[in-house]
Amino acid sequence: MTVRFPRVLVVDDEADLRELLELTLLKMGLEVDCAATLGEARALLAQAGVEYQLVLTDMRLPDGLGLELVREVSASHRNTPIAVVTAFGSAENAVVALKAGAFDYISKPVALDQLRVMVRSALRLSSGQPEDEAPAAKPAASRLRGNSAVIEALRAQIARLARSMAPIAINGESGSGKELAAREIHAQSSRAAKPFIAVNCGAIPEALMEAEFFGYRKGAFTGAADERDGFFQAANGGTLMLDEVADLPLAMQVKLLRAIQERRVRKIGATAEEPVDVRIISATHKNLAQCVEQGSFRQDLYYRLNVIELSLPPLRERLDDLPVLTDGILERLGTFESEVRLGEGVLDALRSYSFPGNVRELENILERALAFANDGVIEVADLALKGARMVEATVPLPTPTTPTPYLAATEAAAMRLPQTDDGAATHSATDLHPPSMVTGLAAAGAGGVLAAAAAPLALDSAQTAADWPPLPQIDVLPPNLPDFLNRIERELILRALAQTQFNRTQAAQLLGISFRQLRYQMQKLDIQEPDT
Ligand SMILES: Nc1ncnc2c1ncn2[C@@H]1O[C@H](COP(=O)(O)OP(=O)(O)OP(=O)(O)O)[C@@H](O)[C@H]1O
Repeated sequence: MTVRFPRVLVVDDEADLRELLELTLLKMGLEVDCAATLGEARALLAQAGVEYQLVLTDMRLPDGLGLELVREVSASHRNTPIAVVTAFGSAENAVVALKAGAFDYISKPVALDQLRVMVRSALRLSSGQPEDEAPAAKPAASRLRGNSAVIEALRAQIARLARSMAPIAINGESGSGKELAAREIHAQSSRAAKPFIAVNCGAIPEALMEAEFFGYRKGAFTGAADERDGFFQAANGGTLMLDEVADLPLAMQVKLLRAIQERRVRKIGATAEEPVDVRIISATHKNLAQCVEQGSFRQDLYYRLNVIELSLPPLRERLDDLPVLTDGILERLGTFESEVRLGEGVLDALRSYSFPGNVRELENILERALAFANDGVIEVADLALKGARMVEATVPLPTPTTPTPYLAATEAAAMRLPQTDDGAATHSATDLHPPSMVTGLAAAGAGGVLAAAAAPLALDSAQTAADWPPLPQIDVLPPNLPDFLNRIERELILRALAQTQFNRTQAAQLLGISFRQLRYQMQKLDIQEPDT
């Protein structure tokens, strides 16, 4: 029996580079064919009985553009990943090639370590099996539930996108499933056996960002007692999701762009860079193009991240999915002995609701409703939909030194820790840093809280600070400002939670912050949901 090694086609008119690529691939144990022109490449691709596991092409060839080959191979050799070699600094070419269907790119001068990483990843793709892994089990059913046409189309798009390295920008309202979609892309990709790391860019204090993303060496700054990896190293070989990417400060955007372009990062305090192989997926509920226009987001980073766009529709535009979504949630809420059901008219009542917090809000509503339900049957009244839509804030702000009875009760109650969605890792500053450092800096970043403290909870976000009521009278200066501010912040968050019966989606809306920011602050301030 003849053993067949994976076969690669190298297309380049520069003899030196072609030879370097060929030698490197041969050393990896691959069979290699070479072509110097588009015509030669086409002839080799057309050979009967020959299938390439990877095509690697230069962009400029004597008889045309490598881009043509990208289009042809993507259209007629669907199982053959094609990657392009781009000129140094030509970010534009790379983006164009990825949009045209290339699975990845590598820039000149070709770094051999990066080339090997890319080739291995391509081979995993064409064999349909993660490297170093036992044959993958049959892919699990999609986590994205729904039968509407728009969700079916989304699932098909995800299946296609999972086969490439192209950066994806996911947009959609809060709670519409952006992170779930990102996880799905990762799970269906050749990177599935490697980590998926979701980072909430809006929740990391600016002073910690570089350390969080790139890591640091021991002694790099006060408090750096040990060497730590950053998010990039943690996601190596896998996928890094930049959630709420619009919230990245401009200075960090520059560093991130560099890391994405170079595929290398440098830990704080290190002299050398290290290569990282990470697929980037970004998400935001903001209009990123508008952020670019307004100058709060760099155009070059936008261009880099936004190679392929994926849009998550709001739940109110796909209400046909309600039955299957509620079934899934009820299944999760029920136990072996006691199943949870919907009473008569409940689906209709849900259908008439607008779900500003989308699927997450649906989950919250059903979870809360179950607490009021008899024998596991949720009735229309249990949904409290009317209350959920009304946002009122008439309770006066207590003085910061006297906790409200609710606060005391909450503190005393047996608590349940806030969960990450899906039970999976959503990393925050506290994962990688000594708590003291995180707390101190995070508290220092809470400067806006005092001003917010004076505002009614349901303040129209369009109002400016000048329209807000005056700050509360504080006669004695607090001996520890960060602790004092934390206390006020905690009080306000608890108040918003109390008003919304602990519906975190609505509480976040009341406070004008994202769900994830609220969840982060709740963890930081140790606010836990009372047992129901
Ligand atoms: N199509 C879906 N099928 C099943 N569950 C879903 C679906 N869409 C969203 N969810 C669930 O809704 C919740 C919110 O989803 P997710 O965290 O992915 O939203 P998001 O858009 O990333 O939110 P945010 O904007 O706050 O970051 C999760 O528990 C997720 O599992």
